[in-house]
Amino acid sequence: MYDWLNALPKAELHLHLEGTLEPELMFKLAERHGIQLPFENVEALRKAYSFNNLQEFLDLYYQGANVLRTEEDFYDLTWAYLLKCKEQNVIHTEPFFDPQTHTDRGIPFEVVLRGIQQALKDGEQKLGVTSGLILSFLRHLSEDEAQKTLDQALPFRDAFIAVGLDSSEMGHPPSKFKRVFDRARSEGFVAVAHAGEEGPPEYIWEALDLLNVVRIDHGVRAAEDERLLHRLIDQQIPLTVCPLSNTKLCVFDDMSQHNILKLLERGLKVTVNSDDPAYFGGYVTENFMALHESLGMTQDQAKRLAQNSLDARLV
Ligand SMILES: Nc1ncnc2[nH]cnc12
Ligand SMILES: [Zn+2]
Repeated sequence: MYDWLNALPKAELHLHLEGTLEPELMFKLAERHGIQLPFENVEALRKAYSFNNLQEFLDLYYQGANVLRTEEDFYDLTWAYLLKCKEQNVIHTEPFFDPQTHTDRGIPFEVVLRGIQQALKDGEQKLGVTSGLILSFLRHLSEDEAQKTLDQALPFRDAFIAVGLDSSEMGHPPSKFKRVFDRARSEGFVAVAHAGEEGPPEYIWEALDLLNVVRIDHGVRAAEDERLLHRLIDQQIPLTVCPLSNTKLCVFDDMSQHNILKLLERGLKVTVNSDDPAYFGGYVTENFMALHESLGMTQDQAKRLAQNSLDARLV
């Protein structure tokens, strides 16, 4: 089944480039820049990847991103991910990056962007993997800081297909960013947002009604609100679901509890994605495989999930 799932043509629509930083590359970049990591070796770092919630993961993820300093680093990070896409027949990807994670450390916006953009361009030309980059705002920071990030992005408008919203969900509802999303949309950006990962269904309503998003990232807590489910089904709003992420961050206690196949069978446009594969134990094929092993996902269901990902592309 693994080889069959791996060969299935698919798109990845929920992937944080910073979350593809494998421990081996983290150590290599640390050495490149003379940075001392607070872990003895790759094994010790991997052992630390045990989380009780989203925030525990984010603390380690932001710490890890500290080794990303130069255009070459961002190129190497992105290229390694694109090689995985090629290996797993991900023919199209729409990755996020978090500019504020880097600009707040003094790394210029254009250094980050140039490295990523060059790798994405090479990915299309040399690997045949097409892509569209999504600029994501950090929701634990202020609206004002998101506005400044949008200002920095505008001179590079054509580099992006959309804006997104990620980081600590609880206490940072989509409504906090209504004005910056209004401005982004007036500049021609499409919008997506993380909602209903740890946060309540109300955050999904806000993402739809206040931010006017065209896709919901995660969205699994929509299952708690029947009226919301009808809305998502009627409008065929795609949900970019991340099964391994949801179990690693204890959104579900166990993969056998995951609701993705129930949502699929109810008619929601759900897709399978890896979120932060270096931290959660697998890329897209491993996510599909976990659904097969723990939920008995059939080949027919896998085909429909993969087709949903191709249909839900923004470009
Ligand atoms: N799963 C996730 N939820 C929110 N923000 C993130 N940033 C990286 N991964 C994330
Ligand atoms: Zn995410």
